[in-house]
Amino acid sequence: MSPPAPGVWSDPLSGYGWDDVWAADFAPHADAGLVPARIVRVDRGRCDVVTTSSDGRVVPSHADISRVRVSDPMEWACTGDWVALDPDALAVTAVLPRRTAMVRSTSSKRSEGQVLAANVDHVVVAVSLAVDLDLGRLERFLALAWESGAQPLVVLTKADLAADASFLHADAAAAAPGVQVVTVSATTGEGIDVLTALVSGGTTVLIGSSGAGKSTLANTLLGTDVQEVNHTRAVDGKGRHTTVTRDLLPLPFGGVLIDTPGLRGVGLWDAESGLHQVFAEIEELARDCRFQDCAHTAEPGCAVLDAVATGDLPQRRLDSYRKLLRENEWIASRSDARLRAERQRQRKVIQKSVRDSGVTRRR
Ligand SMILES: Nc1nc2c(ncn2[C@@H]2O[C@H](COP(=O)(O)OP(=O)(O)OP(=O)(O)O)[C@@H](O)[C@H]2O)c(=O)[nH]1
Ligand SMILES: [Zn+2]
Repeated sequence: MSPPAPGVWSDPLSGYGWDDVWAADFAPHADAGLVPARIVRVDRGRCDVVTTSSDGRVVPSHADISRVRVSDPMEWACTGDWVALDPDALAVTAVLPRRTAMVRSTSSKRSEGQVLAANVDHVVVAVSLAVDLDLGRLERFLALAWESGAQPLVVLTKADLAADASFLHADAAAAAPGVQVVTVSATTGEGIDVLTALVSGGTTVLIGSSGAGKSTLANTLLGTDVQEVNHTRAVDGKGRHTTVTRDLLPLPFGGVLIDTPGLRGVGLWDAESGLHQVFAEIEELARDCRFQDCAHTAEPGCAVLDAVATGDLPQRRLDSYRKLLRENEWIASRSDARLRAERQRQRKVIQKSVRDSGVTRRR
């Protein structure tokens, strides 16, 4: 990172996304003698953070997060969170309210949400042009991206391997209303400048199918310099710190890239409002249906079916919309069922303890 121009005030953490709004949120913590830090990685009760040293440099640190441990996994501190750090105790004492959150369902027995990355501005959905375009899968990734609260961005990769990139671009754009679609090639450098400009300044995550070219994109965006910086940061004032993580790294042109394991191919998790955004044009059409609760299957006066009949709305879009809504409902009902089962289990425990105490009394 280049130093700020003389005379121009710049917070050292601005390269990590710190801004005046965060500073305002942080004010009470600053008054309490705490310093701001951003979580780079969480690992079993501790986290790697970036923070500022007393002489105003950005430094890595390792902090305890047990004080901010809560029962709801959605509230657990995660990569991308801005936190208040007690610099003497090296402990996180508060997590600033998140602007956005990428959530996935946990793979544990209990179906719950878990935040994988917080305070993300751009979600790049990487799609390879070297294989057949799977628009349904793109729509699923987009639902997840919208659901986070961040702005999705579709990046069509490996343009050098596609004969008809412009047709594919049009197909992808039709499946992504309100989303910019950029065609890139890491091999030829095509589109990289456009992508760089779009993600500069904010926090970006990359998602997409395996082999879509995410690692290659990450390397291209980060440049070798930054990765070397990351390797040399292995020593900090507190001793040798051997973990070299790529989880959250500053981009050379401003902004931050979060590349957390497990985040890249996340499944749908209760993304109903995200789905409404992915299929915004269908929602728009539905306002003109005669019946407010129109299911767009065979109802008279259905504006959605009319649009399919005239060719304005591809049948594939409607089918995909229905399929993803059904899938989402299933996930939602499954999580409710798990919650119900959990409550029932707790009730049984309570009933048993009541019974047991009753037995004790009768003795
Ligand atoms: N020709 C060409 N190949 C590319 C391009 N970008 C990536 N690749 C190749 O595509 C393959 C997959 O790329 P990765 O970057 O590993 O894909 P990924 O999305 O990170 O894959 P996962 O780690 O499995 O999630 C690699 O062999 C890359 O070299 C490109 O622009 N052009
Ligand atoms: Zn309808």
